[in-house]
Amino acid sequence: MPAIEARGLVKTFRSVVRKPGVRGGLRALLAPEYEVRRAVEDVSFAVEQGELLALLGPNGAGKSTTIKMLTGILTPSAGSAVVGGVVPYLAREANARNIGAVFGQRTQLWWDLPARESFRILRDIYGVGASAHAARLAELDSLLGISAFWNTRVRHLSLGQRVLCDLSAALLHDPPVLFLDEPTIGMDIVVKEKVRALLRHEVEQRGRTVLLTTHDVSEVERLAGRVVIVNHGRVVLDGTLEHMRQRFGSGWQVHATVVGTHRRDGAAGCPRGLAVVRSEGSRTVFEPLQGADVLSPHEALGRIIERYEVTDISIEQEDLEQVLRAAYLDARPGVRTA
Ligand SMILES: Nc1ncnc2c1ncn2[C@@H]1O[C@H](COP(=O)(O)OP(=O)(O)OP(=O)(O)O)[C@@H](O)[C@H]1O
Repeated sequence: MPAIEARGLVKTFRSVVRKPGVRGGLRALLAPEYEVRRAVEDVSFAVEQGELLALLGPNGAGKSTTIKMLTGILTPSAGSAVVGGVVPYLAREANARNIGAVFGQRTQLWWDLPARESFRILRDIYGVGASAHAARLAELDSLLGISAFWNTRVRHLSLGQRVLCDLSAALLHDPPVLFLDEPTIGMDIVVKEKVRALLRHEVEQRGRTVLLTTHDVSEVERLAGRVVIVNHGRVVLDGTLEHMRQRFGSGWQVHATVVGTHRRDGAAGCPRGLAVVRSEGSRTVFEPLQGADVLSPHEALGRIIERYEVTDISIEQEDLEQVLRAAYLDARPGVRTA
C-alpha cells in the first residue's frame, strides 16, 4: 500500500461576495450572495513509502489545499485520501501520530515560548520517552544547528530559524510521513543546503515518506526523484524530472559567448532553425525552433559559429526553470502519467 494516496480529490470553497460600501456590507449580512471556487478539481497520485515527491504548480494551482486534505486539516468535497493506512480527515488522532507537517508560512510552535519549550510540550503530547526525545533532538541539532537559537522565544526568531525549529518539531515524534509546504521559505543558501541534507537523511536512512511543495527550482533538481505538477486544480504531469523535460522542454540549448554583435555573414536575426532564449551581455542562449526540421545540436553549433564570432560555446541541458515555466503556462489540463 502506498504511504500517501489521493484519489480524485476535489475541494470547493463557498464564500460570501462582498460588494464595496456600507450598502454592500449590509447586503452581505442580510441577503448574502455566494461565490463557489473549485480550488482542487481532480487530484490523484500515490507516494510510496521512503519516496520523496515534489508537488509543483503555479501560484493558486491547488497545492496547499491538496496538502491540507492529506494532512486532515480540510475534508475533501469529493474523492478520498489515505495516509499511512488511515483517512486523515476522519481519524485525526491516529493521523497526528503518523504525520509531521510544516507549513512554511505558519508555525505550530508556541509564539511566546523558546522553541525548546515547545519541543518539550510536543514530547509530552506525543508521549515520546525522555531518552528517545533527547537523542532525536541531538541528531536534529547536529544536522540543523538549532541549539544556537532554541532558547530564544519563537516570536524573536528570524523566519529561517523559525522554520528550522518547525521542521525539528515536526520530526520529533518520528512520524513515517512528512508533509512540507514551502519549507525553505526565507532561508539562505547555506541553511537550505542543511535542510536538503536533513531530508535526504530522513528519506534514505529512516525510510520516511516526504511530500514537498516548493517554488525553489534548485530544490526540485536536487531532491525530487519524482514530481506531480498540478495546474488549475488538476494533475498535468506525474513522472520523473526527465519525463518533465521530455514533456515540456525543448531538450537542449547552446550557450555561446559572442564577441560584439558582429555577424560574419551580415545577415540579420538568428541563424536559421534557432531562437535566442536570452542574452545577458556577451552570453547568449539559443534553442532549436520546434517544427518539421528540428536541428541537431551539431548543426546548431555549426550555424552559430558560421554566423558569429564566438569565444566559448557549449551544448547544455535546458534550465529546469524554463521547463517548469513551460509546464505552468501549459493550459491543457488532463492527466499525463509519464
Ligand atoms: N479558504 C479558502 N476560501 C476560498 N478560496 C480559497 C481558500 N483557500 C484557497 N482558496 C483558493 O483556492 C485556490 C488554490 O489555492 P492554494 O492555496 O491551494 O494554491 P497553491 O497552489 O498552494 O498556491 P501558492 O503556490 O500560491 O501557495 C486559489 O485560487 C485560492 O485563492
